[in-house]
Amino acid sequence: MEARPRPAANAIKDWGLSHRFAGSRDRAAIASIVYDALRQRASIAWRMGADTPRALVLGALGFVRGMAPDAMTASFAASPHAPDAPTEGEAKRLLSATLDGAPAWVLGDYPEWLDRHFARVFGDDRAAEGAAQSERAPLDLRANALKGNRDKALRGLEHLKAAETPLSPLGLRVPLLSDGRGPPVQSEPAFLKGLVEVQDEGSQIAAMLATAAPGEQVVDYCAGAGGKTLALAASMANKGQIYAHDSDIRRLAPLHDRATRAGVRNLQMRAPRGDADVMADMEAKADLVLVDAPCTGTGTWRRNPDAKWRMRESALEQRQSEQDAVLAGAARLVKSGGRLVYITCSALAEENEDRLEAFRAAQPEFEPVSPAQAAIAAGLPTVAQFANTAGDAILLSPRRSGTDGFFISVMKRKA
Ligand SMILES: C[S@@+](CC[C@H](N)C(=O)[O-])C[C@H]1O[C@@H](n2cnc3c(N)ncnc32)[C@H](O)[C@@H]1O
Repeated sequence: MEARPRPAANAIKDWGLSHRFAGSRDRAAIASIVYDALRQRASIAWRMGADTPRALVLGALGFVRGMAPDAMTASFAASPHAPDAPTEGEAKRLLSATLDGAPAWVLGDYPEWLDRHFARVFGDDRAAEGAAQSERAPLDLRANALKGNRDKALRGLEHLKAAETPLSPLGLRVPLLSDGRGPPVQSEPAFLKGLVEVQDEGSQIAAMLATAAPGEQVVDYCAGAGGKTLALAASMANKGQIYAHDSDIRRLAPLHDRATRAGVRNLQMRAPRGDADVMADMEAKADLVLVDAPCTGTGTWRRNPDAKWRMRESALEQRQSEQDAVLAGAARLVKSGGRLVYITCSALAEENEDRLEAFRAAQPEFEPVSPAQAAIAAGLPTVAQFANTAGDAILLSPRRSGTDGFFISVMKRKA
């Protein structure tokens, strides 16, 4: 990854292809160590006194997994392809190095340049917020109301020890396997029959706050593969119409099969066709427009730990102009009295509060719905506690809500 910047998944796949002695279980185990190392890269490097691949791997085994240097020596001796045993100096660091005196970005395991951005949102909590973002993510599912309910889904997944999630009344959480990976739920009958979808609890909450209701005209303006489309559709009980729109037709492709499996029958998909305005017919017609905006994804670092180290300041700037564009494009579809819900999976104020400030200055007919009101309307009263500092939106994070990071603002167009 250092030699040639690219997503971790690609680098790991390439490594597997060129190291055929490693079987599929070995490759999976190695991938899991790589992800653990990337999640806590800065704090491991601080304690190991080096940022080399070897230091990071030994540190991941020692600090993340609690493996003692002696155990490493014994384990490494058992294979001709293993690394050399920890040296005396490495063993000493593994046993006694601390994070004393480390700055917030090391304690929180995020790039140094982002420190001032996180300070703006989280203040003195930023190291703890970052540390929570550096843990492994749970595997969350959403029970699909079109095919059953959560109790039925829990029974179908009892053998995986699925349990209720704390916040979403539709959520199930499946324990990870010992190597940090989730069990293959996509092969489970409950999944194949459409009883459950894979969806982080934070994403479920974001969709629920939009309160899509049976009979409404709903637009999911940045639908992508449709994670939120399916959640919105389930709460509409196949009554009314939901439009899944995306500027990139390829992103929508998986939604065809997903919607069929989920039993969704009121969905239309819309992607650009030449210069045509494919949403023109919905102008000022939608009861609800959801904008799940393209963003830096800082809220999903538990799942994509390589992304945090690859993120560049220029990407943050580029996302902001995209966010302004999607908000403007989506807002014109909202009918008077209708709702506009702006969502990002990032905590950064540049992508959230700042974008809404600019939007509302240009379009004052949109008023924020308070987090308390939005949470009650969605039947999620406890979610109101996650209001942002300004008190006009909801901010979820692994530390605040035990979910992926999400920013959610519900707005209403004046009647
Ligand atoms: C955060 S992702 C959507 C994830 C999806 N809603 C889900 O829950 O699975 C953002 C999406 O916005 C799309 N996008 C970017 N610019 C857009 C634009 N101008 N109009 C519509 N969609 C856009 C991207 O192609 C991407 O699929």
